Amino acid sequence: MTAAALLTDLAGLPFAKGHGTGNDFVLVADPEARHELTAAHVAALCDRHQGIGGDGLIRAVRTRDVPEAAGLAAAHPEAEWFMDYRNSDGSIAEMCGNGVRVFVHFLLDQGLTELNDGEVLAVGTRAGLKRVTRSDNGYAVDMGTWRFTFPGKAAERALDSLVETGGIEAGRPGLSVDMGNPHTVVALSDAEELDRARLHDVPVVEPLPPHGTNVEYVLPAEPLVQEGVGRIRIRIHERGVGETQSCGTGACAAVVATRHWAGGVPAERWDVEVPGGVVAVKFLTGTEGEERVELSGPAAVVAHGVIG
Ligand SMILES: N[C@@H](CCC[C@H](N)C(=O)O)C(=O)O
Repeated sequence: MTAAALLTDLAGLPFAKGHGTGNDFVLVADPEARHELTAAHVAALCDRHQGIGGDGLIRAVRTRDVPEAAGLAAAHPEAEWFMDYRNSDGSIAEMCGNGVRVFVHFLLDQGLTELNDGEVLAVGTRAGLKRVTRSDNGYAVDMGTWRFTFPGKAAERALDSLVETGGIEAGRPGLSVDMGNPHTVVALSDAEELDRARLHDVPVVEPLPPHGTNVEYVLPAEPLVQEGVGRIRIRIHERGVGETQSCGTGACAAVVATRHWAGGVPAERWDVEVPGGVVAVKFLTGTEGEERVELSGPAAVVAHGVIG
């Protein structure tokens, strides 16, 4: 089926377009769970030349209507809405950090929920429950805990994979971090080298995490921490997408890896510069004493339309 035929199939479907620091999404409200979109439909909608264009598609559906989220719906009845996130190639990803903020902003835009200052909105995702609040820079999301993908190797050597990307001479060592979705982080020390990376090409990562990976190249600031704020700049290749202007889970993974390489860093907050803006990352302590990651940043809805 051609992109045109796929879009004709969806004629009459209302959508919005939004982004978080340039990570852009087609947004579809589906309160009655009537629009189960195929991978081909998602790819056609996200096509930047023949569709609406986006790094991914987010469908807002009630958690109780998502069969794979039955456990979450039972355990957390407060999570009325579920973020059904797909990459631009139609593949399903477990989690999208920028997407959660844009999702909440879209729910508010559509009048599907309310979120006053100081209140918490529970959102269902394939990586479990996420709690969202308003913050000075937009919205803050409790992203939960992180883990090393290859724990033994990471603890031993602080590096576990070899990553090859066009524009960067020779393979570079990387560290794989799971934020609910998979990431492999590579440190660079030269801004020109970071600018040269051809991140539309799929990087070759060996060993590859079991479900593929997103790759972040990180340039730490010098000094790394200034007045209690850690600073890094990153560029990203997203699994199922290509190079993006921002990646929220990628920003969290990049901070986790940078802090690990630096041997622990006393920063109250990390500012992560991405091509499309700045997001902030903090480490919090949960009720069981576990370390949790908070991601915050802006979210925008820029247009509304109807397919066809
Ligand atoms: N842009 C997102 C991540 C989206 C999913 C990713 N492409 C994957 O396949 O894991 C973010 O802001 O976290």
